[in-house]
Amino acid sequence: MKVFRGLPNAESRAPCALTIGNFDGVHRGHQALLAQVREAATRLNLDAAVMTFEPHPREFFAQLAGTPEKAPQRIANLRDKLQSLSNAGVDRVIVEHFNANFAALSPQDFIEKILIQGLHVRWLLVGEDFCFGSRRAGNIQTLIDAGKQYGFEVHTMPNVNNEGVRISSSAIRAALAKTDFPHARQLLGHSYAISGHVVHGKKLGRTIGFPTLNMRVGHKRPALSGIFVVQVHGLGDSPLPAVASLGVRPTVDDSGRVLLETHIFDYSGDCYGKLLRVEFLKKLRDEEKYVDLPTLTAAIERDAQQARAWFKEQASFAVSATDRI
Ligand SMILES: Cc1cc2nc3c(=O)[nH]c(=O)nc-3n(C[C@H](O)[C@H](O)[C@H](O)COP(=O)(O)O)c2cc1C
Ligand SMILES: Nc1ncnc2c1ncn2[C@@H]1O[C@H](COP(=O)(O)OP(=O)(O)OP(=O)(O)O)[C@@H](O)[C@H]1O
Repeated sequence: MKVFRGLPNAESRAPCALTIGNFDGVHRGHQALLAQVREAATRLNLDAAVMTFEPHPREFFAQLAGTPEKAPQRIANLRDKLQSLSNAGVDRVIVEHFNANFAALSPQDFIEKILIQGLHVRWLLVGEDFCFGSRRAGNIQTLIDAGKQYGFEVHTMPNVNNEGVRISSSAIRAALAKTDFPHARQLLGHSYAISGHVVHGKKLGRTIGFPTLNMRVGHKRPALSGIFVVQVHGLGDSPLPAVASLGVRPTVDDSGRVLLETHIFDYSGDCYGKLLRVEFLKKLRDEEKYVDLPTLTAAIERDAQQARAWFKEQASFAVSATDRI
């Protein structure tokens, strides 16, 4: 899969079957839509292409209004989004920088400059509620009219529902806010996880008996925060049980930068630079600002005990379920 920051250069503008959206989380609704794009691209001998935005448009408008706290919380970082799009068979992703110039494009300019000249669209699939262009003035009918004029097909995607409710990134954010991981999993089609490269931290963890592998989250408002039971994928054949903190670490850091820190039980390998995936299983508590390191260490000890107990309980459930077979 090729990834373009902004419109592709002239020689990379192969005609495409396209869809457009934020694709935060690449949930089951997105996956169904992407499968149709893939199918049309193969049938019509086109590239399967996705145009997505960074930052999220609502994040841009929240910043502009001076209310960054109103930006949507992010389910996935860009790496995870691109990985999911690649898994769905997408050939090309255009990551469009959503800024004031882009937001000001009229529907007509969006069609001519982006869809026609920039992307050579031949087949387009969008959701039934799709609006675009300055003040969201363009809609499906605008696209259908433009398709007749410029020669591209326009299709709409019927809603994909879960138990009668449309699956959406917002619904997943709400499930994660309640740390309802089973519901998030149902909507996503897979369990909730964050992946990233392991980076160097303050190296304080090892001095308090809890070495952690640190990953940058890549955005300021993750859909989750707190202390969690997790398992880590990417260090061998099976996932490793662990406990993790996702947040700003108010006791030891005042930069406001969000980090995912994971302590893997009974593990002492070197993980720096590795690409790992941390899967969230259960929330233990919110992050706290402790008065000193010994108090923080005592809290982490309690977290680790609870997480170990949780894994033990799951294992005994699994054994008793096997006994019943
Ligand atoms: C299970 C767990 C719980 C944690 N809870 C908190 C917390 O409530 N407040 C906080 O400021 N930091 C918390 N942390 C983060 C620690 O401050 C951090 O891991 C420690 O300072 C080591 O940082 P380092 O990896 O950069 O050396 C937690 C870390 C873990 C692994
Ligand atoms: N459940 C769904 N069924 C069908 N199409 C969907 C579904 N959810 C999203 N889409 C379509 O996928 C494309 C990308 O969606 P996008 O990520 O922008 O919205 P979303 O998932 O509804 O998120 P949000 O809740 O943040 O609005 C859009 O064309 C959208 O209409």
